[in-house]
Amino acid sequence: MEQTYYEKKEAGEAAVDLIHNKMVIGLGTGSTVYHTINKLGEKMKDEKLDVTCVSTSSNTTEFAKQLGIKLVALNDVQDIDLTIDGADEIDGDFRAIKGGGGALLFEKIVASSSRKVAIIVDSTKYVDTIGAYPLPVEVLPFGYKYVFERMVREGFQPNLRKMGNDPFITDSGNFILDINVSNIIDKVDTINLEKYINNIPGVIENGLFTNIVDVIYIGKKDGVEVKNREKGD
Ligand SMILES: O=C(CO)[C@H](O)[C@H](O)COP(=O)(O)O
Repeated sequence: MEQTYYEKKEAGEAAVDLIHNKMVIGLGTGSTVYHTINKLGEKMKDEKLDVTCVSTSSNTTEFAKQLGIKLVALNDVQDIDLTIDGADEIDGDFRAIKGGGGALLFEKIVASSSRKVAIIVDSTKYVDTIGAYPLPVEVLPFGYKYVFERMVREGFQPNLRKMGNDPFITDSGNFILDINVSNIIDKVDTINLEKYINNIPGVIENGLFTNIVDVIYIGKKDGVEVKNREKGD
């Protein structure tokens, strides 16, 4: 089994231990959460576990439905007990870059609605400082060129994400600009950067998750390391 696959599987499955009967669970998106969803499906059958889930993407919805997992719309729950999701990068300050799979908008809304957020990653994604991975920014197709040009002027070196020859379209019908924040991430307050980008007219959301993550599960070759955020951080 390839090392990264193995680490994703270990981390994704380990986080299922956080799920208990009657909980409302936010299900993230991607190849790591795939293992969480799969394991949850098994646990629901084996332990007659009764949980309700909120999905963050059409892909997750499709997979969860195949396993018979009960899904409801976010608007139909009071709040979410726990969300489990992957990330493209995360660091020791519990700052993450998400959206490599294009689901960052729903992921951030669901994570923000959750009492607890667990991020599951393989060991390559746990880094000293986030920023090497391009930051996904979801933009409205209307006037996206304005945002693009502004990003160019401000040195963010944007790339319009493509699917073949066409722009990649998110589940909300928007485009994604992948921008470079590697030069500035150490020089700015990332909470302010997250807000600054979202304040540009036409930007819907960006993949910086600066103040949301509570616990990180890191899959490693010799097991899973769990890092809990200190209260008050
Ligand atoms: O943010 C995401 C999707 O929008 C994913 O969580 C992120 O891209 C990690 O994906 P994977 O688990 O497949 O490596």
